[in-house]
Amino acid sequence: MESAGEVRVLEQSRIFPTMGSAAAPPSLPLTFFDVLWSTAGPFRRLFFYEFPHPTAVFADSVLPKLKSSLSLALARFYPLAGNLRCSVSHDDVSEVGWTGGESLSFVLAECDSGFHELSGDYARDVYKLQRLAPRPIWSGAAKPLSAVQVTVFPDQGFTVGVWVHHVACDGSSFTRFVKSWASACRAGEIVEPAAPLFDRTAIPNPLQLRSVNFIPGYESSGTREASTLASNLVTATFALGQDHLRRLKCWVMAKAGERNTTFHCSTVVVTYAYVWVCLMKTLGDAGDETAHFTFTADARGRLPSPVPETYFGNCIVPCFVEVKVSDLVGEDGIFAASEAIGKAIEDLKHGALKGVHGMCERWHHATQKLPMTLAGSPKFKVYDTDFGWGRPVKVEIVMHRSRAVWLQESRRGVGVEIGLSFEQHQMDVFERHFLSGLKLLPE
Ligand SMILES: CC(C)(COP(=O)(O)OP(=O)(O)OC[C@H]1O[C@@H](n2cnc3c(N)ncnc32)[C@H](O)[C@@H]1OP(=O)(O)O)[C@@H](O)C(=O)NCCC(=O)NCCSC(=O)CC(=O)O
Repeated sequence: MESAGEVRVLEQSRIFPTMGSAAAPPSLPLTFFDVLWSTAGPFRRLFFYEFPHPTAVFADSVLPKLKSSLSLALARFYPLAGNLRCSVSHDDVSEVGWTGGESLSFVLAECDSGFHELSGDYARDVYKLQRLAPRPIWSGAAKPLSAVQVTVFPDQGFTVGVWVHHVACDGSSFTRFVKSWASACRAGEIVEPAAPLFDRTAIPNPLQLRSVNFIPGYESSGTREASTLASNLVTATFALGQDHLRRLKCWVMAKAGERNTTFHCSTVVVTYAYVWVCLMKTLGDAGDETAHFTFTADARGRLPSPVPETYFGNCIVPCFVEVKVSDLVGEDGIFAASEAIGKAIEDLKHGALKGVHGMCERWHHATQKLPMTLAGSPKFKVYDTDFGWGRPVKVEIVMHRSRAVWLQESRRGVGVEIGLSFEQHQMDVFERHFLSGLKLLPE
């Protein structure tokens, strides 16, 4: 297979929201959740589409539609065309918004070879994927909230790379934005999903967080990735199919029965558990240590006054799981991990803000312990993102750190896809554990 070539920038432009003569909508003050997630930095997804035509055909037939539909989508998701700033009247309040003159950076690039290599599942250099995503830099007052890079692979395909800073929104809002853009490109107008809701009145602020100015690390979060183009990591995608998931769930539920314990054993629970066990076996940490895992839960339906799925912004909470390494790597490790994760999810029944007062400290503590972290969700249905040239052949979250795992639905039917990054020699070990563990699952 041809290896990936150089990426050349062909054009840099700015996309303005299609607002007509309407006045700029008001800026949005940051909520408790936005401030909380501001240090998480940007996240970037790459959507790969097959398109077996030359760049000139792409530039004539695809590019104008991609740009005009992005402009329509930005009119709906207007904060993403703007910047993060401190309020002029209250310097203890940060806002995201669009002032009327701001626009989104849109880069068109070209890469002669490597579409099939880069959209594969096996280990690929992280830096080769990073070159397909934009890398805007926060500097002074300019703190853009999103950016787009489209890269054409002549006669092979193209990628749509979207960068969004976490201070603006979470993965659920992000995927709704990209799907609105895709539907406008496909149909000429936004046909799905429903319009975003910006009303922040139902979002509580239990810790009275209003400004990023008090959050250590937020300023560097906008530039962190630009300066860390990973050089030695590879990223690979693994799949759990319907039958693997069924066998995992049966095995875990049988163990739960033996031990007289109950928890909901969902696809997510067994997937997180299985990957965590393989990751811990790969790292080979000491058995008497505690392993940490942090995942996120959507808080929209779990607040005292639930907010609709269409709410735009951050509305997610971190959930913390701890299990002894010796239990994870032991014979019943998948059960031990599933039980701890399942119980953490059950705890959410008491509301997403239970334990909120210790949340920041706990998060800080877990971060020091190098937890496995989890991004994405099978619920986002990223493979339904069709700009008019078919479903993506691959969707990827670009991760530049090991122990950072992403999860999404399978593009091949029922099941899930998992992505993670490691140095090549560790990836080989992880792959061995992942594949051999599946063979050992009882029928
Ligand atoms: C806390 C959870 C992870 C727990 O997930 P679970 O699947 O165990 O539990 P659940 O109650 O949500 O679902 C229980 C069962 O119902 C099914 N189910 C529930 N809602 C569904 C829906 N809308 N569509 C299809 N299936 C659904 C689940 O698949 C599962 O069945 P089955 O057993 O068949 O599976 C989840 O509820 C959640 O909040 N997910 C969203 C996390 C999130 O937003 N992550 C992104 C963070 S931002 C980020 O990371 C950046 C980025 O993404 O780019």
